[in-house]
Amino acid sequence: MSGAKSFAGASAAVPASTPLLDIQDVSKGFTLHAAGRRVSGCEHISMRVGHGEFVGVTGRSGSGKSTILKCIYRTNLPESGKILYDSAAFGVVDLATLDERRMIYLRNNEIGYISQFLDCVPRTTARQIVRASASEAFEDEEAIESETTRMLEHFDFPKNLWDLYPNTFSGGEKLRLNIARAMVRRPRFLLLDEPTDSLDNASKAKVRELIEQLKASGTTMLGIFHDLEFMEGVCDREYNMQAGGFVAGSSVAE
Ligand SMILES: Nc1ncnc2c1ncn2[C@@H]1O[C@H](COP(=O)(O)OP(=O)(O)OP(=O)(O)O)[C@@H](O)[C@H]1O
Repeated sequence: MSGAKSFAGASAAVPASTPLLDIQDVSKGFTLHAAGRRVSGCEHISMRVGHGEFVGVTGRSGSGKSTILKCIYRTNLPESGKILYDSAAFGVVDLATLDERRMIYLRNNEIGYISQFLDCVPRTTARQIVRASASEAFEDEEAIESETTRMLEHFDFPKNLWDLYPNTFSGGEKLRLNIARAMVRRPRFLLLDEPTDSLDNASKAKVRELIEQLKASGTTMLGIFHDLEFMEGVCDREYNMQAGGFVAGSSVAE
């Protein structure tokens, strides 16, 4: 990508058969100090996701769907197991133990995370939010500016909202801004944490369209959707947390 930042010391390519993500027996629990007890987040999760695949994660509420996604993005630190990720910059790395500097590089350049919530600095306009994200991935000002504009236009973000603060935006507008912010870095691997939950059917259809576009462009995705029927035809396989394995779809990476 033009003007994109690169990481010194990028390492060798790996065979095409290597899955993009290979989660091996990952567990994560939480200690609730005030209550003096432990809560299980997710237990013994193993799954592989092939390059370009879209895997849907299902399971009852509290079964650990968000916990495993956060372990991959490393906002949760796994307690045991490995999360092998076939990165473009460093080859295969274990996200469970990767040093912070390279983890931040991967978040800025390779792995995106989209939820239904828009976390941002107060009094920052929609344009500034996307621009700040672009500046993590691109070096020259021209590329930052043009990619910001391109993404806001691409995701149909209404022009009259570009220079407003997002606190008054609708759920669909916030989500589109969230997606534009994540996508401006052109991640090769996207984690989707229930992004469509608060949306009406028209906005959901728009998200599905975006996901279809991303899939066609080769982006690998792992997503939690409560309404998996809605994702039918886009989702290649379904991993169910209670079953502890894939329950639908053909195996690409196994
Ligand atoms: N930061 C945390 N501190 C303490 N407990 C947590 C934390 N994050 C998750 N948990 C607990 O871990 C378990 C799994 O939570 P998680 O959010 O992963 O479930 P989920 O399958 O995504 O649920 P839902 O579909 O309702 O969003 C729950 O019992 C939850 O209370």
